[in-house]
Amino acid sequence: MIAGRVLTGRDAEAIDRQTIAGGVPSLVLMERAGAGLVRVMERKFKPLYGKKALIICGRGNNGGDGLVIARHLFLRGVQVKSYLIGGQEGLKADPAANLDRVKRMGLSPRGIKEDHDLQELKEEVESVDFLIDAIFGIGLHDEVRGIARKVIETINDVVFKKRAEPAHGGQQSTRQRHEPARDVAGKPDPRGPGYLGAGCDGGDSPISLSPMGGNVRALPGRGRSPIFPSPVVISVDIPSGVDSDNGRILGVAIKADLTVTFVAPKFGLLNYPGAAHAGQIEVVDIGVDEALLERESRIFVTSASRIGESLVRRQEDAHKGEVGRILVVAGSVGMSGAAILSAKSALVSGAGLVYVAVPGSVLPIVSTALVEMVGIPMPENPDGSLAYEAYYRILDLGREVDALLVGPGLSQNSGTQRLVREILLGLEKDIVLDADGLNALTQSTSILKEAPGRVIITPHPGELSRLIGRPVPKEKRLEISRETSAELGVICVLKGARTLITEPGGRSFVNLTGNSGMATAGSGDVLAGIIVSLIAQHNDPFASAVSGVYLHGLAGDLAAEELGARSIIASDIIRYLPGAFEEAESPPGSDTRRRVPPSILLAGNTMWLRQLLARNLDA
Ligand SMILES: NC(=O)C1=CN([C@@H]2O[C@H](COP(=O)(O)OP(=O)(O)OC[C@H]3O[C@@H](n4cnc5c(N)ncnc54)[C@H](O)[C@@H]3O)[C@@H](O)[C@H]2O)[C@@H](O)CC1
Ligand SMILES: [K+]
Repeated sequence: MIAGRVLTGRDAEAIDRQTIAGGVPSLVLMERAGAGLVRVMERKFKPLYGKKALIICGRGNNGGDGLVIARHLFLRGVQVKSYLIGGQEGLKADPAANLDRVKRMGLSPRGIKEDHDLQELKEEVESVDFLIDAIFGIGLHDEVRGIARKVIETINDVVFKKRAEPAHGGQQSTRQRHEPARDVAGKPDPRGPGYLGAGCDGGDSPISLSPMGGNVRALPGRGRSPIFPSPVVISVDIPSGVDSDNGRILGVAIKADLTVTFVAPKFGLLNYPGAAHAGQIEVVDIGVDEALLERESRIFVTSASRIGESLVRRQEDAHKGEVGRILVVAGSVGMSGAAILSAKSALVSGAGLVYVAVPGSVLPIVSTALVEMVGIPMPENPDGSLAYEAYYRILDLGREVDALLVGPGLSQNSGTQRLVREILLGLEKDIVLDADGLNALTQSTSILKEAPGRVIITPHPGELSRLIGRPVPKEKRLEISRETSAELGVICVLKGARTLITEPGGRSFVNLTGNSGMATAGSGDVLAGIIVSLIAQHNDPFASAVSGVYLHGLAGDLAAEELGARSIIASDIIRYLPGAFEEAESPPGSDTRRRVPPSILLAGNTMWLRQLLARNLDA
């Protein structure tokens, strides 16, 4: 399975270095980057002529990109002003070369060195249409220091206040006060003044806004172009202050409406909290070799078309025993719902037969709620949890099925935990281990290494932290998932906003579907049910985990569209699963595939990256 690639900042640096070593001058890459960003602006906000742009440049190559942008915008009739943090002296070679070129065009940037320079900046920010953030790119990994920090704070503050003013856009630029934004045909925008990009975005349509869409607003209805409030804050490569490796906020970071990133999206743009600063993301190809990208990157984004392709079609003459048999080991008194939700989502995801092994006293509840499953009553402990004595029954049943799900609602009874460990050691099967299944291993993760079958763990950060005995902060999720997966030899599905799916020693996928409404009780049980169901039908646990996470998020997105994110409950996710499958399985461009979850788009020519990502992101 290949799909759109994602880079850490360090991967991107390595690619830049090798591209330059391979004979492409760094100045050429800088030129392509800056020119590419302006092409994106032209497509989204045309006509650019007569608009006002303010470009804030840092002292590294990101600032050099900003100077290239100044030149290209000027040539398109934009009124350009630029600032250079720290002044014009002592720049590195490439930004210095571009400084010379803008100066020859009469566009010399002003220096920002002291606090008193900030007042002028403030006034400028208030009156422009575009604010281009070229302060820091992928070269920043430490807390932002000095005047740069104050510049970022000033920009965020002025933009925030301006937008908080009445009639959105509040105090508009002179042009806007007299002239409403116009669409591509030159017609006044029906949304009135104060918005940019409205209706200008035909090439990108349909776009849906991902939750990372910061300040960008969408019109009601699916597939409409987003509209951008004024000034549009556009970040070059990554919002300054976000660590491109991991999405950490380095003290302070620009809040962008649009990030135009080069080569491939940086992981820091997709991972929270950085993701909340990115706005809409566009990728510009600057002509690096595809082989290089393949060599340097092991991170991908989930995408509808790949998911659709990887789902097995059912044969016309399928028999229920042939389309996936599953054993769910779940539930305890008071937690029967976990067993019901996971078994139901496994059935709705296409498994032919679902056996549910639950403590005997729980069975009546489970079988009343879900008549389609085959309930198996098991011996139980006095507290109503599954007793160790269930071991041989479960082993016998386990040998008959294609895959198992062990964990939802099992409780933390020590006998049940022993049962879980013995199941893992006793069956050479694909086993999805969730919730209390994971809690059973906190003192004995080595069992995962010894287990003869393939194990897929689906922890949320708290469960993973308990399992491995150390905290899992957001900025370390990728690193820790990779380590856990490699050390324990398991597929790790680390849940949360932008769930990560990692295979031992190999690829990681970042999932872009889903919304905050899915942080609701039982949502994880539903996910575990989908994944085990796909595994039973597929025999490819990694592809199943990736697809399962995508479909779960998509079902949640479909539910949120109709119910609102706040009101989603776990059973709604199951109700919207058929729609998610339908959308993933329908060919790109067909009516059923109306929704494009990630707002990552591509600019540039018909290059490999456009094809690759556009295909995979269906954008
Ligand atoms: N290397 C290349 O070949 C290319 C680089 N490009 C651009 O260059 C960017 C990377 O450039 P650089 O590696 O020069 O790095 P950046 O421009 O991202 O930032 C480095 C600069 O920031 C300052 N700085 C670093 N840490 C700081 C801190 N904690 N507080 C305050 N100031 C700090 C330093 O002055 C340093 O020169 C990319 O994001 C991209 O925009 C593009 O032009 C495409 C080609
Ligand atoms: K930037």
